[in-house]
Amino acid sequence: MAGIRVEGVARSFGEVHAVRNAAFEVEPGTVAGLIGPNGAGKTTLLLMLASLLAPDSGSIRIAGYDPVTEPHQVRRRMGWMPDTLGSWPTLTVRAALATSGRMYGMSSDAASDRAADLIGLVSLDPLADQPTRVLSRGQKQRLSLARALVHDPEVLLLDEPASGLDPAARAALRELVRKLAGDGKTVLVSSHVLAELEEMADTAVYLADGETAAPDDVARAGQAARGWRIRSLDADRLSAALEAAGFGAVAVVDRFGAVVPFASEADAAQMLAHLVGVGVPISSFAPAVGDLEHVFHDLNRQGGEA
Ligand SMILES: Nc1ncnc2c1ncn2[C@@H]1O[C@H](COP(=O)(O)OP(=O)(O)OP(=O)(O)O)[C@@H](O)[C@H]1O
Repeated sequence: MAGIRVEGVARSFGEVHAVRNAAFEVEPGTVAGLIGPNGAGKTTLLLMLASLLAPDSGSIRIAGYDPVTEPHQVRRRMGWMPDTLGSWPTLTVRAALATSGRMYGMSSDAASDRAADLIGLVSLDPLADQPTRVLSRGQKQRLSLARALVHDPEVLLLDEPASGLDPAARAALRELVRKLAGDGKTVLVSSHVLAELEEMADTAVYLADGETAAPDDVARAGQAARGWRIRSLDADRLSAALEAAGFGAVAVVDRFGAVVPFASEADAAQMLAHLVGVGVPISSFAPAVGDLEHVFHDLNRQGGEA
């Protein structure tokens, strides 16, 4: 299969079980978020997928190839954006990208053309002929992404790509990642900033304590009760209406409105209709956190209870 396939993968460093049991698939044309708290094993897992670290056990396929036994095939088809850019500080942005292209076997002309295209793609035009050491952290992130794309890979592995980016650059990154998936590429993006992944990812791989969550647990967590944030132009009327509807004890009211738990979207919709019906001027009614964050917190709760 093209895309990414991971089965029963584990990797320890001495006594530390960084990844205990990772299993998931990402189909071509899909952006998957790799989500987990600090120390969950995200970078260790990505390094194994990128053929830079051998697993102790389990099986990995990147675009159909095994990073352990076929690292060259994998590297030809996979782009890797590490969370810190180790680059050649004295080379210009253009030269760094052209050099990367040459390392993938491109002719000098093809590598220069590719460098020029990528500089435009990640909006580094004004800095193209500056040495990479003068770049800010966010600009280095963009160069790192461009480098990962040099050989037009089928599979992209991005480790915290948005860290250090300002809001405009984050939006541009999101758009670029969506476009790459639209072109049929498989993208795995790690982050612990869930809001950032929320708008970018089609699907998610949840990693906690070195283990990926089972699909059934993810589905169950997605259906669990969640908080909805309700805002009104008249906060007192909203509080009174929630109280009268029997939600006085569970609603959390603050200066941003009220957060009320509903077991399902249908229950939330019913309450919205009720509030509007009794004349509360509602200005906003939406889940208090995004889908990924909701599942993430619920999975962590299930883990804690186990
Ligand atoms: N080379 C190493 N030697 C020893 N322990 C390591 C090594 N690399 C990672 N670890 C440990 O493995 C665990 C997982 O680390 P990893 O960097 O994969 O987590 P992460 O999910 O990427 O974390 P973060 O979100 O903080 O970047 C941590 O406990 C870490 O200390």
